[in-house]
Amino acid sequence: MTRYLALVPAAGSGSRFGGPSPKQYLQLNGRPLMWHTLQALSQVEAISEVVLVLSPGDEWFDDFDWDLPKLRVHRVGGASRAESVRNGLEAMAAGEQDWVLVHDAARCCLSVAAVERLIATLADDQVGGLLALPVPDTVKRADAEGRISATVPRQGLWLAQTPQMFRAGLLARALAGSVADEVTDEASAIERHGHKPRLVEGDAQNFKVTYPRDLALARAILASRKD
Ligand SMILES: Nc1ccn([C@@H]2O[C@H](COP(=O)(O)OP(=O)(O)OP(=O)(O)O)[C@@H](O)[C@H]2O)c(=O)n1
Ligand SMILES: C[C@](O)(CO)[C@H](O)COP(=O)(O)O
Repeated sequence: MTRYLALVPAAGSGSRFGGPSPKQYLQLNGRPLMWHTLQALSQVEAISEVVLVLSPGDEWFDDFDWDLPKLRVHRVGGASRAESVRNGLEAMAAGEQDWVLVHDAARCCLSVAAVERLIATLADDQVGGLLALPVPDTVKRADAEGRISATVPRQGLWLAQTPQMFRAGLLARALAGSVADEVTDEASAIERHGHKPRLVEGDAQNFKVTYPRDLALARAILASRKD
């Protein structure tokens, strides 16, 4: 039977966020930030395992109570996100046809409904795809002096989110040939492998906590979802 497995790369250092510990361990509404991420994925009925990829030198994970029965932990993170995902895929020993949903630990406001929409839309897809948002604003290209060199037509432009959902076999082959710096998400590795991933409408609340200014919004969104 085809399985749905979540793979969460969490081996980043959060250099843009800064601070003494990586952003995924910041306290957010009483839990570490990435607990909310892992909890949302765990609540998706179709997902049988939530595989977390930590850095081999992670000093923080064991300080918290995670209490998530679907969680499996591998300390095999690499120097880039692509490497962490590649190592995680190897460690989780998924079957060729299993669906793998790769999701950033730092996207902690993921909703169960968005993941279910992704799974339902891609159920019969040959390639797989990702959550993404059509660009809502006017888009400018800047020159080296910070002046506008062009207004870029926004038609057809989307912002990539996660989860990004692909068959384990195809994803492993695509990542094996990828150059870490040029592959910032799984979809770009699949594109380089000659396929066209499907874009599935995501959710503005599913943003990536990248800078300290993002924290207040994440806090408010999570608080609004409490019973
Ligand atoms: N070597 C890396 C780099 C990133 N990630 C993970 O990939 C996700 C998306 O990356 P990003 O938000 O950019 O996180 P960081 O790399 O930690 O942040 P920064 O780029 O600011 O250093 C995060 O959950 C991060 O932990 C990872 O597993 N391994
Ligand atoms: C995968 C991703 O979240 C898609 O938007 C993103 O590319 C990863 O983070 P980074 O900021 O590009 O490192």
